[in-house]
Amino acid sequence: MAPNPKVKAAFSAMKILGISEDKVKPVLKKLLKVYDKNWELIEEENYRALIDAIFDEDDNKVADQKRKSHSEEEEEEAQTQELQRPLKRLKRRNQENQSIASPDNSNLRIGEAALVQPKEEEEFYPPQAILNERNKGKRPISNDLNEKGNQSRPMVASGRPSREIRIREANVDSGTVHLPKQILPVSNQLTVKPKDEQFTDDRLLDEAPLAVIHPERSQNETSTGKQKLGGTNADAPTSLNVDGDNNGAGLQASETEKHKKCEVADVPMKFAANLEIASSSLGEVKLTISCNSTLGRSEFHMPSLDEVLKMMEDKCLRSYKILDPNFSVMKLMKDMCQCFVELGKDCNDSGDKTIDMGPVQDVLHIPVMEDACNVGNDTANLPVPSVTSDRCNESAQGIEEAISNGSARSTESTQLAQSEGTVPYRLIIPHCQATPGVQPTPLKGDDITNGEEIANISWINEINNRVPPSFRYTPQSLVYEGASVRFSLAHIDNGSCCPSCSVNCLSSTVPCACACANGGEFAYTVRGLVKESFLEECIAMTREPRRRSHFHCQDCPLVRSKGGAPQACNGHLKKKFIKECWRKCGCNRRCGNRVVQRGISCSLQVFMTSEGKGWGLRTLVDLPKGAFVCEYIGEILTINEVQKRNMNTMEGARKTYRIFLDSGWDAASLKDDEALCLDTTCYANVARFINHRCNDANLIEIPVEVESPKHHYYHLAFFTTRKVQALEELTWDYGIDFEGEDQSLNAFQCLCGSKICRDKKSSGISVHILQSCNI
Ligand SMILES: C[S@@+](CC[C@H](N)C(=O)[O-])C[C@H]1O[C@@H](n2cnc3c(N)ncnc32)[C@H](O)[C@@H]1O
Repeated sequence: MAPNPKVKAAFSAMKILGISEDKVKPVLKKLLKVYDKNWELIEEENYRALIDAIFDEDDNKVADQKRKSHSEEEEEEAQTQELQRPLKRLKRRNQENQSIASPDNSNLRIGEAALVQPKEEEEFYPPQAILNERNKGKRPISNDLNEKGNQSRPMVASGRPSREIRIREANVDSGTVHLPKQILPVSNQLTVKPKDEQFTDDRLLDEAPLAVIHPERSQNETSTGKQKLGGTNADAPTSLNVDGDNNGAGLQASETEKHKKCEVADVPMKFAANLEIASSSLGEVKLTISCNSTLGRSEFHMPSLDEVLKMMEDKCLRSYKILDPNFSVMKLMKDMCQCFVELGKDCNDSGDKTIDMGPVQDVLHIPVMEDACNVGNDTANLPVPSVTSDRCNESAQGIEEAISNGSARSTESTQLAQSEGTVPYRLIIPHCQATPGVQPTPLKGDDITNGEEIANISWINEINNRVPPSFRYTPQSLVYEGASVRFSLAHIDNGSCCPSCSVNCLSSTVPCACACANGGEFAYTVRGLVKESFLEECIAMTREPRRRSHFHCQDCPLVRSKGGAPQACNGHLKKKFIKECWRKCGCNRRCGNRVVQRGISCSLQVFMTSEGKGWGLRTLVDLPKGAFVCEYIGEILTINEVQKRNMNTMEGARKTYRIFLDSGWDAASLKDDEALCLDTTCYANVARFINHRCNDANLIEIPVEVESPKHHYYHLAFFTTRKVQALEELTWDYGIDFEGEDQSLNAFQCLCGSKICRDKKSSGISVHILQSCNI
């Protein structure tokens, strides 16, 4: 019988990507079965489903092989199954009470318990969820970028491989293997028309999660939560049965002296673990999972929370097919507590509450501070609420004592956590509770990212009545017309990737090619922090004049664009690059050498500064030294485009924030389309709010190579230079020479407050630009 032409076409398309027929065949077979032979879905977006399924299969195989070769590990696996059941059960309960995700739920939001329906009997992917993903890709692509009518040319997405990037098409060019195209996330009207000539180029591969189910709150859940927490008898103890197996009868409510307003729903499970949710009328929520060790083996030892979380996350990624590399069980738990609090509030949104998550060991415990933090009705002159305010502290402490009854918390436990090498989290989140006599809260918003980031980033203004400036939030940089940002696996030679690695490069004893590119060892620790020595080197190269050195281009694109004489280059500060693993590497998406590409994972807030610097960015959690905070994201422009925009009077009148990507410029001549700049004026992420601080800023920007060994384009990532406490403003040194030639261009009167502030003038013209600020 003649081979099916569709099968043949699929084989050919995969062959172009270097995937053999043998590998394709079994996966295709399964896919046909799952899709009920609907070829349209398989062929769509140039066989995206097939490509993803093949990668997925590969990942599973590696994991399976590893598992099989270690029989001991199998046993541990069995134990984990036991540990995992309560969560599975919770999940099942969610799923029973809700319909499968609607196509509108396009963002992976862990806060919405983005668990994929497990198909334990079948290794393969749930077709419904894939369909949802597919449908997103089908949304119309338009050139509707224009917010104010001054940006009408098409752009394409660049850079960071992320969940939003879609594979579009595989193209063949002479001698080059082309990767499928990508398009922008389809959200918030920011849709992008692919430019043909740019899309004929190579594009990065997709890291999109194939399947995410966003459970909607079921009627049952919502009413249960509200009834219990927000009912008329506000002081009455509250409990919630979280078991899906009608074990409510087994609910044990405990009430002690200290526990006056707090009750625990202890839900015995049939298996080895119990799940408890405790809540009080004050809005505290505590989630406890306890395991029955008697069902375990006699040699049972208590694993560390980190170990359990890691194993659980691996399991979620593997078994539940959650493909978001940022997925974190801890976050899931926090979000669950958060949902509980939110479901329980039954008032107008009129109060900010401070919620202290405590150190990581106690992260599921959320005491809510009293209204003492929300004082005053004059929005032009509101005090900044602080977790260190006495009343707040007292309140938190009281609640803390009541709830945890002496469990490890507070400063000592935070210190303990730090000394033990765990990261303590103190999370301050808005909470609503109307209290008579307390005035409305400051201006605030839940999420400045419009759902574009995995975690919400709230904003708050307690100083005046300004709201944040209008700009389009984008979690990844956008390539503006003409900028040369093209990625191709064919351009990554074997010396620039580690194809023979597997799983996690950081656990290998022999440094791989990516480690070598970082100077023989990885830049990151296993905790995902930049290593002390690497970080100190980067800091010294930026801060210490004697350690600074510059590239002097023979033919500087900046000088060229201004029509200046060759040789007139002022020099570009040399920086150390971090090289992350990427698609051509053999490791998986959770490899420890992939940090920046996973995006923002800490809790941040945009706030109005009290010193007159305008908006700023702060952390809501304590951050250890070397932690990745965010990337500088914007439009990627050519220098020529920058010049054009500068000449445009309309543009000139706007505040413009630009940074040249010149850390990789060297003596070799750069073409015009390779001299690039990041412009955050119209499209940006939260980094656009980071203010400047002279010399001793708590962030440093480090260039990071992800997709391409060519350094004319790279990611610019911010890492902490020291431990940063919750609520501290995050700052970086723009590198402005306040006394020198930047004065006229970049000067604003510096209000950084640093003892070593470089701005010696007492008054300054406030020109809001960063352009020409060569970092
Ligand atoms: C990238 S933006 C930072 C966000 C900005 N504050 C806002 O409200 O959008 C840079 C601008 O912030 C202000 N700024 C940043 N750091 C400052 C500082 N140390 N002192 C005074 N103003 C500062 C200046 O107006 C500067 O042009």
